[in-house]
Parts: sequence; structure tokens; C-alpha cells
Amino acid sequence: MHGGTTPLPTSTCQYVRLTFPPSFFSSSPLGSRALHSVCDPTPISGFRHSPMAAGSSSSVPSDPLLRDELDIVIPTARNLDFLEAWRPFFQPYHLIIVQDGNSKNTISVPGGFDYELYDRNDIDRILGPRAARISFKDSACRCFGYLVSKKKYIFTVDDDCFVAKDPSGKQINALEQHIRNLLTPSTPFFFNTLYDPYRLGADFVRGYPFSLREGSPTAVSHGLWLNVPDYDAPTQLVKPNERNTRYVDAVLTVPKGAFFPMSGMNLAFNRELIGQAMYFGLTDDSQPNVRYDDMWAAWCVKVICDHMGFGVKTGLPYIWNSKARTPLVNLRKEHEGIYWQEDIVHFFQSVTLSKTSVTVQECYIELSQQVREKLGKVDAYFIKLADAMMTWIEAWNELNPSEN
Ligand SMILES: O=c1ccn([C@@H]2O[C@H](COP(=O)(O)OP(=O)(O)O[C@H]3O[C@@H](CO)[C@H](O)[C@H]3O)[C@@H](O)[C@H]2O)c(=O)[nH]1
Ligand SMILES: [Mn+2]
Repeated sequence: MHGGTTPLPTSTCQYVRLTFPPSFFSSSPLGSRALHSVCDPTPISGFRHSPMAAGSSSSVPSDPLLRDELDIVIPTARNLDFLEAWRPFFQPYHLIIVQDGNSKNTISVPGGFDYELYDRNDIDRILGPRAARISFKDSACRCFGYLVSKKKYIFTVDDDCFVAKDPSGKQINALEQHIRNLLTPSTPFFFNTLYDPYRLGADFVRGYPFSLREGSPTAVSHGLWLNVPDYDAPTQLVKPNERNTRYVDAVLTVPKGAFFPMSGMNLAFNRELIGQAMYFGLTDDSQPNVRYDDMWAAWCVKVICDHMGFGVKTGLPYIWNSKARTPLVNLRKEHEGIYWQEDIVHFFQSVTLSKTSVTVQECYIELSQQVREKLGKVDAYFIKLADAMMTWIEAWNELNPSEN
């Protein structure tokens, strides 16, 4: 059973220091078995593609960590040219692509990738009447990928994000860093002034309680962006040319009780631990809360992680965010959310989940009831959203029967 009652895997319960084999992400040629999909052999997929027939690149690693346990989820309303830049890092993994926009448009996936692709028609077919709860015209459609994945870990990235370089000029393997973050514990109950104590070259500082050095299971790894920062429209308007060039070599656990703005642009999480709370909400063009898809997930996830004793990390890895969306378009989409976010954050800061909610699913259901009751007074939209949260759980249970 999943959602917090299952005994945690020992690798996340113990005070562990992971060492990665030297072969990890080296450039040895692929073996013939390397790109087999390990998903359910009878997928509910829209379109599924194995690259074995299409040939494979010789510049990808032979045995990357978590290859069989991690899916990469990409929402796209554009094209997937960006995958060429990521090929050395992503090609060994399975991609779940969620296509937004007109289903008649053919999305071309560069050769050699192992992927499944879903468009709106597929989602309608798979979810039936529940499909309306998966928002489009926004990056929120990515959460459909979380529903259909069968893997323990998810990495999700936007199609306008590229490989960043560290200050020495070396390409950053963002996926590798996310995996390090997820496979090492977090420290939500006591802040370590040398940041993540589980990184090589760091440790707990003097005065850190020994009783807490085992840490907590890490549920989320939130990565950052060089070049275009993830600003809201008003900040974009006053600083149109600002670019982030500051590389901060740090990973921090977001403390218990603190909230943070989580961007979906460069994000990884343990789907088994927290997937059921990673719903990106009702944020499409017909809704008033556009561009708050990832923020909604952040608030729900954090309040539940705090209740369950899971950790959330932020910091490394960086990706290169290439595009700034037009600020005035963003302002039109965001203005209601900007107005509401003060009430929403206040609500989440005061939420308490009962002791009887002991799984993530139970927490999420309880949270949806509180959203209905308390935020429903702010606007009827939140009553619809509370219903959608319940539908998300129903869909999760239907598509993941063995996880409940
Ligand atoms: O209608 C749409 C619009 C976009 N997408 C895909 O979603 C991601 C992100 O889109 P985009 O790059 O346009 O948005 P940003 O503002 O740069 O990204 C951040 O805003 C957040 C709120 O929506 C989002 O979570 C962040 O990543 C791209 O892959 C688009 O192709 C879409 O599917 N449908
Ligand atoms: Mn973008």
C-alpha cells in the first residue's frame, strides 16, 4: 500500500551517503538491452514508441541510476527540439509526453528516445468524464503523466528548458542531481547551516541534534533556473531584461511549516511517496486561476509533507530557461491568482490535518474538504477545485489499483 503507510525503503530511512559509480553517466555505448521500456507491458498509452527499431545513439551511458525507476514527464504545446540538447542525459530514460493544443498537430519526437505520447483525445478516452479535471492551455496537463506513470520517481521539465553550465563551464546533469537529492534524506525539522549535510563535502554542523541526523525521506527535489527567472507578471514588467546569472552551489531543505513557490519547470519527486498530492489543479483558460498550476501543487504537497514527515529540497540543479513569456499576457492570465494567493497562502498556513489521516491519500481528501469549506467562501471556483481534487484521487485509484 502506498501513500505513507508502507514501510519506507531503507535507502530513504537511513542516514546514508550515496556514492555514484564512476560509470554513472559516463559515455559508454549502449548495450542492446539499454532502452527497453520497463513500464506496464500493456499500457493504456495513446502512442507508444520503443527506440529499438529506430536505432540508438552511441553517446549515452550504459547503466544510469534509476533508469528503470524514473519517468521524465514533458508537457508541450510547442515542439520537442529541446530534447536534442538533453540526449546524453535523457535518452536512457522513458519519456511521457503530454501534448497540449490541437490533437491533429503531429508532435515529432527526435529519434532514439523511448516514449509514450498522449494528446487530449487519449486523455478523454482514458479518463472519460474525469478528463475535464486535467487542465490544458497551461502546463498543468503534465500531471496526467504522473497518473499514468508506473515508476517510483518522476522528473518533469518544460520544453523551453535547456542544459545549463556550472561556473566551470561544465554541462550540468540536472537529472543526476535530482536523483541525488531524492535518494538522500532531508532535514525539515532542524536547519543545517552548511545546507544539505548529505552532499559530498558537507556534514551536520556542531550543535545539530544527533537524534535528527538520520533525516527524513525526501519527497520533492525542486531545481532552479539560470537565464530567465520564474517571475510573476508584475515583476517581469518592472524588470523585463533581468536574467539570473547567479549560480548558488547549494541544496536546502525547506523547513517544516514554511511554504515556497514551486515551479513545475524543473522538478522531481518520489511518486510513490507524494504523487497523489501532485495534482496541478484547474488552471486552464476557462478558469480564473491560470499559471497557478504548480503553485497549487506546491501548497498541497508541502502541507502534506509536513504532516507525513517528508522532506522537500530546493536549490541545485539548475537548468537554462530560454524564454520569457510575454508579461502582459501573463498578467491577464495571472491577475486573479495574484489577488487570491494571499488568502490561499493564509489558508494553507493555518491548515492542520488530523491524526487519523495517515496516508497521503487520506491527507489529500481531508485537505480537499477544508478547501471546499474555507476557500469556497473566497470564490465558488474553489468548490469546483475541491471536487476536482477528489476526482484526481478517484482517477489515481483507478489507474493505479495496486498502489492503494
Ligand atoms: O497552453 C500551454 C502552454 C504551455 N504548455 C507547456 O507547459 C510548459 C510551460 O509553458 P511555458 O514555457 O509557456 O510557461 P512558463 O511561464 O515559462 O513556465 C512556468 O509557468 C508555470 C505555470 O504555468 C509552469 O509550471 C512553469 O513551468 C512548456 O513545456 C509548454 O510547452 C502547455 O502544455 N500548454
Ligand atoms: Mn517557459
